[in-house]
Order: sequence, then structure tokens, then C-alpha cells
Amino acid sequence: MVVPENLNYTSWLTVKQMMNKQFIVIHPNDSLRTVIQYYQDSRLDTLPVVDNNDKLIGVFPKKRLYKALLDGSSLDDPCTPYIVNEPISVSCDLCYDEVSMVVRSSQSLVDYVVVVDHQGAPVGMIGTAEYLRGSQKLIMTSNVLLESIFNANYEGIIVIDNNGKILRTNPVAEKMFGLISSSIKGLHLEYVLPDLKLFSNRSRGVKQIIQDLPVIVSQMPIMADNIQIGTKIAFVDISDMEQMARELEIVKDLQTNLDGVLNASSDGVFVSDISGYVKYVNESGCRLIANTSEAMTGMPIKKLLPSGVPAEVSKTGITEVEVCSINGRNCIVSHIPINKVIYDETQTVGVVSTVYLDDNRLTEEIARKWLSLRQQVQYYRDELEKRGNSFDNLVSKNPAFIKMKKDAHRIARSSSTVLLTGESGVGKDMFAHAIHSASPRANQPFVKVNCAAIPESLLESELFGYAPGSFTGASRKGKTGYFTQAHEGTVFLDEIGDMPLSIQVKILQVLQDKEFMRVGGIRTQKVDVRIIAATNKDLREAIIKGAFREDLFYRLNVIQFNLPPLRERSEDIWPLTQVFIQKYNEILGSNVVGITQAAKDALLIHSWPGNIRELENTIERAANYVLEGEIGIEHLSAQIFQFGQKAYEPSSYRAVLSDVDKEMLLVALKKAKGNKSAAARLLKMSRSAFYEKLGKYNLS
Ligand SMILES: Nc1ncnc2c1ncn2[C@@H]1O[C@H](COP(=O)(O)OP(=O)(O)OP(=O)(O)O)[C@@H](O)[C@H]1O
Repeated sequence: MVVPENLNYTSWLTVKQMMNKQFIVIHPNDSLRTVIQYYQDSRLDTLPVVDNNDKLIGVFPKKRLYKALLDGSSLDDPCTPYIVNEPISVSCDLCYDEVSMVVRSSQSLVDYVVVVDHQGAPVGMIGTAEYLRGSQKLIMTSNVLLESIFNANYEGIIVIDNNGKILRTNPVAEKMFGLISSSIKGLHLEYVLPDLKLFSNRSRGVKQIIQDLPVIVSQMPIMADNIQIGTKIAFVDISDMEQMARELEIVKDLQTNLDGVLNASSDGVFVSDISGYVKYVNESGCRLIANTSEAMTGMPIKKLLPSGVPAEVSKTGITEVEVCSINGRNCIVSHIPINKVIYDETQTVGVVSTVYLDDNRLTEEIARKWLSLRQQVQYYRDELEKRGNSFDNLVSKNPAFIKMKKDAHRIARSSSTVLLTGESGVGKDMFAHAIHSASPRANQPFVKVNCAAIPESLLESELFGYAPGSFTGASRKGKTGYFTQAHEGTVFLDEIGDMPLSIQVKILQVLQDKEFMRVGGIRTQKVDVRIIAATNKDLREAIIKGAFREDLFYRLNVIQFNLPPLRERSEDIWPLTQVFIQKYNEILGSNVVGITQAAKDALLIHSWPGNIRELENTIERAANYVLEGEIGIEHLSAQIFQFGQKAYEPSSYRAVLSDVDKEMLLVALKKAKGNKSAAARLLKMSRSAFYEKLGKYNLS
């Protein structure tokens, strides 16, 4: 094998790092006396000889000095005749491997090799001592390197000697078989892993079951100087792969069975993914749409089933049923979510839409009943909502909010305009209703207009109506607008901050003169309405930006209520939760009896960016899952547990710390599906410490 130079792990050790820099040079005409003096000062047995340019031209080993003296040379004679010309030298850039070859091959001839720089000037000397020191350093570094490779190997490795006794185990092998390296070192492998079958030769990839664990075993001799000194046994855990193979088989079988069942059905079945693309259509579905399954797979389900319901179901995860017409045939279609647990979280990954055709009496009867039930449900919902229109139904234990309710109750008697401000979902709509219901206009209409939801081109005619035949496509009889419909009652202009400037002028006219003009009309009409407006926008900012009329703002802002967000009235979370549990028990026919302490705490800790609407949705979702019993943390949606959402007030360091502490316990409990030991493990906390904390926060 050719090892590229930059991958050779001995290459980091260079001659520069190994060489001895304490040396003395001599010149060719130096006397033998000088040489002897230099030898006295130097600890080396060889002196490099340089010319006038400091370039190496030879060496003067001690042995040559002895020879000169034995030859009877005088101490003042020049050393020149005894210099060894053409000395062995190495460049200072060489690495350990390269220099080691030079040193080893030249060692029998010379004691020291001179190290020279690029100009050929001596910069150091390398002899046996330096070479050995370098080798030792190299061995130590290589050892650390090999050790880390051994420990980080993804395979479990056990090394045994020629007698089968364990020399080393790596962490993966220890974890795989539950071994403690210190207690098994020196024991016979067959005693430690009796299930393991060893071969006399090298073996590769043999499947074995060891301690009930399916593993692939490879066995390799460890050789030193062509002699086997031990054996390395490597293990790869294949239990996950086996499980996957088994599951694949089951899935294949299931698919075959499912295909058979679905194709035998007379109902059309369409499966779509979370993005609304068709994944599967059965044979009846193909007949219904008159297309092939291949052509329909991958198409948007909206194109085949003309409704937006599958998209809704994949968002909410709640089953829906609808009656619709497909290719001219009336059908009942059920849309059932496909739920999957992903990382402990139930997620909707697709929708099964089943089309029941009305060509048999049973389906026809079901369709009729379904429509009538839907109407009934709508009726009861409306009735329930109406019951909720008084201040009594605006649940709150917050002193500021209670005062606001009292003030609103008092001003309800007048006809003054009211402006409700506050974040989305804080209850502005409900508040407006309550003012109307407490006013002398209670028995007259309450007409709500969502200014943001109606296109600008229609808003004027929707609000003020239009005269007969006033524009192409207009009804011949004309149309009454919301203001006329609300005569003697209340008009609730929701999202007034989104009202176009052109309409704002007309609203101003109604407020000032109590009259307006229909679109295409020739006379103004008088109207007696109270206006309640609401917005979650900062109207003063809109005025600065030129998006809202200042005069209209002052006309609206006669009485203002700024409804606080839920995070500023946490004492309301629990009473509101109870109200919503009751509400959805009535709507869903469920029997939710309460909420566990842990779930309650999770609700208290959440920052509720969507306010009361978000809380209501959370309880509705949970009630759909629970139906009977208590709502637990496992029934709450994941976003309740998202860290970093809460805007902590810096007022109390301790309170914030214990909130975060508690939040982490709840998140762990949610992940562990309420299993306390598992939750403690997730937090890497001892069970006793975890229980202590649960006790501290009343979560046990
Ligand atoms: N104090 C309360 N008691 C009981 N239910 C409430 C209360 N406040 C709000 N709700 C409920 O919370 C939901 C949101 O309230 P509402 O629609 O009135 O908010 P909003 O401020 O008008 O929101 P938006 O600005 O988005 O229109 C509604 O279902 C309402 O019934």
C-alpha cells in the first residue's frame, strides 16, 4: 500500500525537532590544539568543518584526532589532513522516516550525521541519542493515536492473546455485552462470552447470536515479525438491521393484503400526503374519476375531490365528513387523518378520503341524516354562542379585567362609540357582544363586519348597500348593507385597522351625521346604530404611516378598552380551562372530567401568544383525544412545550429560575409520556432528585 506523504503519521516529526543544536564548527586551517579545545567545550564526538561561507565541507571525528596525535603531529599543525571530506549530512526539512533511513544506514560508519539548512550550513547534529529520543516520542504519539482509534471504533473490539485470554476491550464491545473491562482483563474469552464461536483461522462477517444479540463477527490475527501474538475479534450489532428487515417483510405483506381489501371495496379510497398530493387510489376511486391510478398518483387531491377538507384535516388532525358532488354524482366523503408517532409526538402525515356513492339507499339515508345533523349542530352552536354573550360569560379573576367589565357594563347603556384594542384572541369580539347584550339595543341586531376579510372592492357595498341596478352585475332590487341591517342595533367593525382609507371617510360620516349614501344612491339615508370597533393594530402608528385617518380615530376613541393579553392574567388560565372543558364536553359529547396537575402547570407556564383563542383550541384538541377522563400533558400540542417562547420579566430571578426548572420537568414528562423514571433519565437526573423536584412543584 502506498501511503500518501501527507497522510503518513510519522511525518509530523521532523529533523529540526530531533537534532542537537549545541555544536561547534571548525575551519580547515584550525590547528589540532584548537580542535582539542573545541572538543573540550563540545559534548559531541564529531565537529562539522565549514568553509569561509559557513558551508559544510567535512567533519572531524574524535577518532581522527587520536590518529593525528599517534602520527606524531604537533598541536600547532593544521587539522586539514585529518578532515573527513564528503561528510554524511541531511536536510533540516526531512521527516523522521527519511532521516531514520539515513541514520540507520550511516550509523555503522559515523557517530553523527550533520543537519544542514538550504544553503548547506550546519544547523544541528543527529546521533544515536537524538534518534532514540525521537523514536520514543514517535512511539508515544502513535500510541495515543491508535488508542483513540481503538476507542472510537464503531465496531466492538476484543483483543485476546494466543491462549484466548482477554487483553483489551473497547467501549463499544463493553456496552454491547455489558462488560466491565477491569474485571474481565486476563479472563478466558470463552468464559466471558460462552456463546461466541471462534475459528482457528482468520474469519470475516460470520453472523452469530451472542447474549441474544445478533452480531456480525470478524476475527483477525495480530502479527509481529511474522509471528501471531494475539487475535482481534470485531463485532457489529445488527439488531436494528434485523428489525428493519422484519418490518419490511411485514409491510410488504400488509401492502398486499391492504391492496386486496381496498380494491374489493365499492367505495372510492384516496390517500394523500401532508402536502395534499395523491399517494394511492383504489380501483373504485379510478372508476369514479375515470382515470388510472398511475395518472392520478402525484396529482393534488384538490383536483380529484373538489373540496379543501383534506388540507384542513391534515392541519387539524381531526376527522371530517362532507357531502359533495364528484363528476355529477352526490357522495358522502369521510376524511380521516393518518397519524404517526414521530419522536414521541403524534403527527398527521396524510389523509384517507373515502367516497361513499349515493347509488344505494343506505348512503342516501346517511347523507340526508348527516345534513340534518349538521344543521342541528350549527343551531345548537349558535344557541350556545348566544348564551355566551353577556358579561357573566366573560370569565376572569383578574382585578383589572373585572374592573373593565364593570365599566363596560355601565357605559353599555349609552350609545357612545367604543374602541376595543388588544392582541388577537384576547376576547374583543366577545366583549363587543357583551356590551351590545347589556345595552338597551340588546333585542335589536348585532352585526359583525370583519373589515380585513372583505375585499376592498366589495366592502363599501357590503357596508352601505347599493341602489337597484347601480352597476353591472348588481341585483335589480338593490341590496341593503350591514348598517341598514343593524338599524337600532350595533355594528361591530372588527379589524378596523385594516379598513381601506376610502371607506374610512364614509364611516366618519356615519359617526358624525348618523347618515350615509348607498353605492349608486342619490339620497343619504338616516341610520341609528351604535358602533363598536376593534383592532389588534396600533392605530396611532397607522396614523403616522398615513394608513388611518386621525379624525376617524378620535371619533372612535370615545371610550376605549385595552384588553390585556392572557400572559398578563395568568390567574384566568385555570377558570377559562374549566369553561372550555365544559363547552367542548357539550359540543363533542365527551366526558372530560379535569386536567392533571402536570398539564395544568404546563398551561400556566406557557406564554400564550395566541391568547384565549389558543387556550380554547388547546382544550378543544385535547378533548378530541381524551373524550373520557382527565387531560394529561400527552394530550397537549407540542408548541405548548417550546422553550424560549415565554417572555420572562426580569423582576424576580428566583421565580424565573424555578419557572424554567419546572418547565424542563414538564417537557421531560411529556417526552417520557408521563413515565417519571424515564423522564428522570432524560434529564440525566437521579430518580430521587427528580421526585424531590416533582414534590417541590406539586407535580407528583
Ligand atoms: N373572558 C373570556 N371568557 C370566556 N371565553 C373567552 C373569553 N375571552 C375570549 N374568549 C373566547 O376566546 C376566543 C377568542 O376570543 P375573541 O374572538 O373574542 O378574540 P378577539 O380578541 O376578538 O380576537 P381577534 O382579534 O383575532 O378577532 C373566543 O372563542 C371566545 O369565546
